[in-house]
Amino acid sequence: MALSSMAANLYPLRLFEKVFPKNTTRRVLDVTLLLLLFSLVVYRLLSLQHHGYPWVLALLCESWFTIYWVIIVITRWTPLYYKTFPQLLQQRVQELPPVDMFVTTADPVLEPPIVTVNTVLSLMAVDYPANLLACYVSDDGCSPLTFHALVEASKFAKLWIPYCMKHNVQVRAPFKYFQLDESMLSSTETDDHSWEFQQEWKKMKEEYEGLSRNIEDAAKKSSFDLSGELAVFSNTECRNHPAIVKIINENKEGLSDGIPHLVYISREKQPKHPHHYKAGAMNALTRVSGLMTNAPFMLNVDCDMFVNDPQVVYQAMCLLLGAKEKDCAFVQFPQLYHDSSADCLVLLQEYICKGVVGIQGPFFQGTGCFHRRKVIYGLWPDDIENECARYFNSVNGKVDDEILMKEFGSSKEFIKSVVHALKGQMDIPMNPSNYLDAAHQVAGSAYEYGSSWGENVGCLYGSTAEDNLTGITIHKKGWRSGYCNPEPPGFLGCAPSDTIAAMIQQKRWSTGLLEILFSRNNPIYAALRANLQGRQCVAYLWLITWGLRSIPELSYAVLPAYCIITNTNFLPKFQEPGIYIPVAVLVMYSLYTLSEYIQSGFTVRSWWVNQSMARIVTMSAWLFGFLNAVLKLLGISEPTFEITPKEKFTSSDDGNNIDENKGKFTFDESPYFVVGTTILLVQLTALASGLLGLQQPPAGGQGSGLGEFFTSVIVVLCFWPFVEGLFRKGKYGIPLSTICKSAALTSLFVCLSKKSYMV
Ligand SMILES: O=c1ccn([C@@H]2O[C@H](COP(=O)(O)OP(=O)(O)O[C@H]3O[C@H](CO)[C@@H](O)[C@H](O)[C@H]3O)[C@@H](O)[C@H]2O)c(=O)[nH]1
Ligand SMILES: [Mn+2]
Repeated sequence: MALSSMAANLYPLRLFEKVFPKNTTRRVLDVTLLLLLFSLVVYRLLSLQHHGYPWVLALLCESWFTIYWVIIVITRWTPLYYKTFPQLLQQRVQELPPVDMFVTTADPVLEPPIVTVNTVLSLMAVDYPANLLACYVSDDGCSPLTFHALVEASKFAKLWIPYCMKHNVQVRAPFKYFQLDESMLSSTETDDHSWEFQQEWKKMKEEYEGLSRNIEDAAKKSSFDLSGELAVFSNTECRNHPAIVKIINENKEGLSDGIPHLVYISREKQPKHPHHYKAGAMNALTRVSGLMTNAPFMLNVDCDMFVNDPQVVYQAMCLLLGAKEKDCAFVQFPQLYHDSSADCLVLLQEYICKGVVGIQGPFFQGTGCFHRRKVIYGLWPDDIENECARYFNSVNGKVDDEILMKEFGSSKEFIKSVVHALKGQMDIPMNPSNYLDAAHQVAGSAYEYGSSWGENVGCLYGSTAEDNLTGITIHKKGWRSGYCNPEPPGFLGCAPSDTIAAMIQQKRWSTGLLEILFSRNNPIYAALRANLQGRQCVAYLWLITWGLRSIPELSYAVLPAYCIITNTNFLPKFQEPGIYIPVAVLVMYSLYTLSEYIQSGFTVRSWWVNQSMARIVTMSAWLFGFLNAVLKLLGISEPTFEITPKEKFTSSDDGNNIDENKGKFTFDESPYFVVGTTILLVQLTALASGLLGLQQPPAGGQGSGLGEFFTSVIVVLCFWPFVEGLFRKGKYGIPLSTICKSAALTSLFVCLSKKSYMV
């Protein structure tokens, strides 16, 4: 049956419900804060002639903050979430569609194979007919270790999946499941307290420990015996090797209670061909899966993001099948973390995401997302209505091979699968092994030349935030997207293991986002020339200008220090009524954000930690993201995708045993920490000179006062982890070289400030 007609039949059923939460208080608060910000700007403008440069700089920064707040208010004006009814789906849909599941991994050291293995196992064990599932793993590291780990995992899966089904296990990533202790398990996971269950549980646990040990031992070996199955890995380098496609498990009989297909892919790489990082890997996965199973829906997750709710596929299907195709190009699940040290991201999801969901739909976040294959193949909503006419010969209605090859590359078999996908025909998943030759061809490093891959088809190239770039081009065509945030969360990932990793990630994001701003896919252009909605454009602007925010925040943070050093002021005096405006903004903003944290069940401490972390990240990591994007713009250097290191977990990891160093700031010699340390030293120097009375008498107007002191102290408090870093040792301390560089920069700043003041 054609999928589109199936969806049409389903449409009247209530597989989901839209809920618009009541929002009046928030709107009132949002607007009040906005009015305060406006009055601050107006006050500055009116009193401009009585003040010096600091006043002008403050005006510029505050204007930026005001514009930014306007963007936030517009973005979250009409929040929305979806309620899904997966139980209905199971009852009412006779013919469920197949789903291809993708996992990307790229480096067996930064991304330990046991992490990938857990993700793969949790995917293969979801509650969904196994004959409709296929799991494809892309390994950009071309690592025999990863392959070996997957082969072992697939053996384990033959025990694990039946066990999960039998006992209705809730979390099917074994490492997480075995973190719960046995006594808790028998009461929470199943009502079955029986001796038999406990025996099975013990046996499973031993099996899993065996698997982890096996993988760990293999990782320790200095060289692999590259014979037999592993022979294809001999003479390969991770940047230079032919395509490797191996079918690790094949559900040949098509059993619905069997073990899903598991396919390993390491696409060809050659130094002379750009490989486009994750986007390139996703496109290779899309093509290979198109040949082998050609499911109309594709789920993709990062290697560290496991399935936390076995019902995820049903959850997503409620939106994918229950909504009109046009209204649901993809379904995004929130990106949440199981070791939730990254609270701020949760809130970000909460307030900005819900807002965007109510406009044109959530951003594509790169992981935890179900895509419609057709949409990834570059279709417009109109194409659905006119049955993809542009791909077919207008005279005889036959497939126009030439057009298709120009778009999708030259593999005949692949083109055949594309035609099926475009027509919405559901192929019954076949035997992947029949397509091995063609799969090697489409996983070749030169396959995409002369086609539209990366430009109009697949994940788009040209940004290290390929997910958002791809998402924009989908929304730009007029598609909407759906958001699914059930309880318990569908997926959980791991947050960057320490602040060094977090900085790398934040830098990459801010670079990638600015790359979009500076490209022909920027949202303003998309709103003017195509079908991106106005408010969605505003929401995208909020996102992609992260890197730009570093400049005003940095300027604003050094203002108090500058004013103290030069004995000038950027804030009104305490006896002037004007002081009430900035004080009100500060108090209201703090209380407002604090209340959001408390309402979401977080502590005051986590509010403070995240406020401070947000300031640090904006002024350091995002600054370098901005510089990277500028270097690209000037054609000096091309940004690269630096992989976030993932923490290795073992089954003995105990959820309750929190490492006392966890959450402590870590430092290394990277330049981000020079910026942070310099900001701190500048404030400390200013405060000291003020307290010791080393300031010059004010020239003419007013000198610095309580306002400047107070704000300088706030900056110090925000950079408190750096204060601690000055006194700590090892990776928790700021390296001496960093301190020296910062001290030099601080002296420079002080000299320049004094000089500028003399002029
Ligand atoms: O050349 C590469 C580089 C990365 N990856 C994979 O990409 C994923 C994401 O990489 P990671 O280092 O974990 O980046 P994160 O910052 O955690 O990822 C977020 O941000 C990325 C964009 O910057 C998105 O692609 C991700 O989906 C999103 O989770 C991982 O599975 C990697 O294995 C590749 O397959 N090939
Ligand atoms: Mn990640």
